[in-house]
Amino acid sequence: MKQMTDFIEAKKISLSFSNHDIFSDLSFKIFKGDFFCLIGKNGVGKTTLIRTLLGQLHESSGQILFADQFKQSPSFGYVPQFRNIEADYPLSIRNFVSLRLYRSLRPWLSKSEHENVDLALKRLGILDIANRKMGSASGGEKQKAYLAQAILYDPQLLILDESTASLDTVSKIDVMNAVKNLNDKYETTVILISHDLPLVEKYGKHSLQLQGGNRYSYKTIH
Ligand SMILES: Nc1ncnc2c1ncn2[C@@H]1O[C@H](COP(=O)(O)OP(=O)(O)OP(=O)(O)O)[C@@H](O)[C@H]1O
Repeated sequence: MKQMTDFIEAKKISLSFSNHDIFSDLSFKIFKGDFFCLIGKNGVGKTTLIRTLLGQLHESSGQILFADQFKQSPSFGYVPQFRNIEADYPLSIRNFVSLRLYRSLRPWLSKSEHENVDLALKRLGILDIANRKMGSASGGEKQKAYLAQAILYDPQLLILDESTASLDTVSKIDVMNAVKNLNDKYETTVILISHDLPLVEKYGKHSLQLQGGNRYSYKTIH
């Protein structure tokens, strides 16, 4: 019989590369609406663990259970470290966010695509500055535009991979408050990969610290 879980559950999962155990016997849950923080030193296996959860690495053993609503693995939006955009970049914030939708030869967006863009801008709190040039926006506003792109298709998971690491303190708080709003108001399930422990303590609901091999600690924060 197929085993069920509420959202994502890892049961005794292990993975090694060339006989080196990256993680072993790791068990934890990610809940719907969770703010799940993944922490640990450089090279300990954070990205590898996320790729395993998303079904991108098939070398792992153990079980990963998903809620019934997922087809094979959860859909996700991914936001990496902040990539700056030159001051003379010509597109508005709205057009920059829309870029993600131009996948076909059709050079315009449908009404519902326009609505989706506006909804994503609204959810990130940048609808009122959507006509401003992306190049002249602050670091925090630009990163929120990247976040809006990541949530356009309403993913089941939003993965932030050191997304605030290179932002100044004001922009970092600005972006994290926008993410908290997505999590609080729209039940967006967030995975935050971070080295910033104060940030994890402030915003996280659960944390998983990888320490190598079978050593890890799982904690409820709030
Ligand atoms: N496809 C692969 N083949 C062999 N080794 C790999 C592969 N992918 C990752 N590794 C190794 O696995 C270990 C964990 O890498 P990973 O990128 O998951 O760490 P991380 O915790 O995300 O690091 P960082 O904080 O620097 O991003 C590293 O030693 C890395 O070199």
